[in-house]
Amino acid sequence: MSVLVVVEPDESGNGLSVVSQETLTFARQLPGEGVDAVFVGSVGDPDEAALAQCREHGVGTVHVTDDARLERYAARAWAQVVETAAETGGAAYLVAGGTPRGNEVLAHVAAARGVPMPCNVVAVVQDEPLEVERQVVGGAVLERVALGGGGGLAVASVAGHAVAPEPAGEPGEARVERVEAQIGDSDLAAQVVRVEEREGGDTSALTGADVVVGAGRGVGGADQFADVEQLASRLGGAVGVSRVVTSLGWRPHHEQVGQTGSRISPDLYLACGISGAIQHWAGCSSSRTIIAVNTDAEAPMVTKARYAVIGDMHEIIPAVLEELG
Ligand SMILES: Cc1cc2nc3c(=O)[nH]c(=O)nc-3n(C[C@H](O)[C@H](O)[C@H](O)COP(=O)(O)OP(=O)(O)OC[C@H]3O[C@@H](n4cnc5c(N)ncnc54)[C@H](O)[C@@H]3O)c2cc1C
Repeated sequence: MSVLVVVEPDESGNGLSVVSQETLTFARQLPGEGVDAVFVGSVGDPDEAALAQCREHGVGTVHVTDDARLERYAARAWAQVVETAAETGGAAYLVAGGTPRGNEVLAHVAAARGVPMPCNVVAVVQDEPLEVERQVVGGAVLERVALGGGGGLAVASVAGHAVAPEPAGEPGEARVERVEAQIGDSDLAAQVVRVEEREGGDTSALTGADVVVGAGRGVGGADQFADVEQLASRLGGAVGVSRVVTSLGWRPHHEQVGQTGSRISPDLYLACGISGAIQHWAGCSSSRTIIAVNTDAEAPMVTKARYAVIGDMHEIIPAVLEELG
């Protein structure tokens, strides 16, 4: 019995998405005789970069579809492909990245099989019986749940940035196998019909940054970001902001961190003048180290951060810049 992972191509069209690589890394912690993948979001053979990544991640079989109708997103039809791959490959576990699409496709499979589906899993905490930890309440609470054990297929999605992608100790063969799924018209009733370019900026600089300098209402105004930008640039990082800052029109939405913004997981998050509301925390809690800069020693961001500096950010940031030279 294997672990089947739903993988998607990267937006660039080359290789697997980062979330897919994270999910493959997570999947290797689950019990089973190896990891297989089912490739959705692309029709026909995966590109060479994607296959190389599958091999690196120890994937035995890569299930693909040749059905051209599945090029565009259709949750139920994609779920049919995933379910058929799970059946033919004899999967005991089925996991996907906890993206909107990953969760929707898995929910269709779980509903069809009549099994529960924990979302946003972050870690395996116990092997026998298998228990996993998952994020709830926007990441503010961790909940421990049993996974599998009922004899059927166990289904779960993995929270983004919960696991850093790492190659397997032993590479896999990544043999390509065709999935013959029965797709009816009703499976294609809800399908993406048109894709438009995003307006108003790119979030990749923020989500991929190793260092993020965050700024909240405490920055004081739209014209007060010079020191924040200077520090971000000096540290080779990006600027991230709270929702108050975007709502006030001080900065564009693509810089927002949080539940309704981007999720970040940099090595360092320097959160300046940000109170650390639960919705903001949902987007930054997986940062490796958080340093809060705040005038209020009781602010949630200060009490949750690994380190905190209590004071005016417009005095502290220039002092840090001076120290860095
Ligand atoms: C459905 C929903 C979704 C949401 N999604 C998001 C989201 O995605 N992201 C998000 O950020 N928020 C989100 N929010 C809003 C969230 O609840 C908070 O209102 C918001 O995060 C607060 O922003 P802030 O920390 O910048 O402002 P405030 O809460 O006003 O905090 C400002 C902080 O700056 C400090 N400060 C003031 N002056 C200085 C100074 N000179 N130097 C240093 N510190 C100073 C203060 O002590 C305070 O801690 C959401 C809310 C809802 C209801």
